[in-house]
Amino acid sequence: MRTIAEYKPLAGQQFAVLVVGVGQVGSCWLDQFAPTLPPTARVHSTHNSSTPLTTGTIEQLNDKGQTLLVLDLTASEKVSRCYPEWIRAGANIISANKYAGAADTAFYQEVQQALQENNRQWLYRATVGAGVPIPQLVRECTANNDPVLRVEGNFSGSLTWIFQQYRPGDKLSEWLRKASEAGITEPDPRTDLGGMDVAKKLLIVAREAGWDFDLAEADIQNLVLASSLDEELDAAFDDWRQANYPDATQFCYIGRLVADGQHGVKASAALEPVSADSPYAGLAPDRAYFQVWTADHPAGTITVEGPGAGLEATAGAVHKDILEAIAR
Ligand SMILES: NC(=O)C1=CN([C@@H]2O[C@H](COP(=O)(O)OP(=O)(O)OC[C@H]3O[C@@H](n4cnc5c(N)ncnc54)[C@H](O)[C@@H]3O)[C@@H](O)[C@H]2O)C=CC1
Ligand SMILES: N[C@@H](CC=O)C(=O)O
Repeated sequence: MRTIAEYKPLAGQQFAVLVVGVGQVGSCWLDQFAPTLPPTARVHSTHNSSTPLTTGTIEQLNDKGQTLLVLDLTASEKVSRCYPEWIRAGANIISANKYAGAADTAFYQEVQQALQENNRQWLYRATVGAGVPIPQLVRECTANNDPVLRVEGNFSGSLTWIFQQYRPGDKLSEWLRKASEAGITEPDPRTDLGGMDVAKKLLIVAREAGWDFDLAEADIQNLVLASSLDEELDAAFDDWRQANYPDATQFCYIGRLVADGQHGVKASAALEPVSADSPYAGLAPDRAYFQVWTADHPAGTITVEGPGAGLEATAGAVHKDILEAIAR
C-alpha cells in the first residue's frame, strides 16, 4: 500500500480519496493526476487484492466527517458488489470498472437505491469512451426531452487500436499482443476480442437513455475464434475474413443501440468493413467516434470524436469525475 506521505500533505482537507486497484489505470492516476488534486482533497490510501478496502475503514472516515471518494480502478466483479454496502457506510463511488454499470438490473437498482437513500454520488465517465463524454451526452438528451433513437460508435478502445492498424495479411495475434502491452486491453484480452467489454459499454449507455437489456440478449460478434490467441487465432480470423469480406482492406468493430418500440432497445456489435469514405476510415488508432440520433436530430447530426483509449485518457476521465464530485 502506498502511504499518504508520498503525496503532498495538504491543509484543510475535506475529501479523502481511497484508491481500490493500483494496476495500469490506478498507477497512471496516482502518478500523473493525484499530485494535482485540489487542496481540499488528498489520497487517504490505496488498496489491492491483499490489502482490500473494508467497510469499517469507510465508516471510520465517514464518522470523522470526511467526504469519501472511493475510486474503483479494478476489473473486479467482487469489488463492484461492495458498492451498496460502501455507499450505505458513507462512500461516493467513482468507477473505471464496468461491472456495476453493466450489472443485472436488480443489482444496478440496488446501487441506485443506496445512492438515493444516502445522498451519495456515483460517477463513471471512464467506463465508456475514456475522454469522450458519450454517456453524458445521452443522459443530457434524455433529461431534456430529446429522446435518443440510436447510438453508434467504435466503443472498444483496444479493438479500434488494433483494427485501425491491422491490414489483411497481418497477424491479428501480433496486434492483440501489442494492444495488451500498451495497456488498453482488459486484464484478460478475451473480454475485448469476445465483444463482452463492448456489450457492457452499450448497456451502460443504454441505461442513460432509460433503456435496459440483458447482456445475454445483445447481438455481439465474438472474435475469439480459436482456443489460443496465437497462430490458431490468425488462421481462424483469416478464414472468417475470406469467407465474409474477401475484398475489404480495413475493418472497425462498431457497436449500436437502436430504439425498438416493442422491446425498448436492440444492442449489437460487429466487425465491419470500412470504406474509404467512412468516418472510421481515417480515425487515429486511439480516437473514438460516436454518432447519436435523437428525436430532434433524427439524421444523426450529433457527432462526438475524441481520445477514446489509453491509460492517460482513462485516468484523466477518472480525475474529471473526482473534480466534478468535489465541485458538486
Ligand atoms: N486500460 C484502459 O485503457 C482502460 C481501463 N478501464 C477499466 O479500468 C479498470 C482497470 O484497468 P487496468 O488498470 O488496465 O487493469 P489492471 O489489471 O492493470 O489493474 C487492476 C488492478 O486491480 C487490482 N485488484 C483486483 N481485485 C482487487 C480487489 N479485490 N481489491 C483491490 N484491488 C484489486 C488488481 O490486482 C490490479 O492491480 C478495468 O475495469 C478496465 O475495464 C477503462 C477504460 C480504459
Ligand atoms: N478494454 C477496454 C479499455 C477501456 O474500457 C477497451 O478496449 O475499450
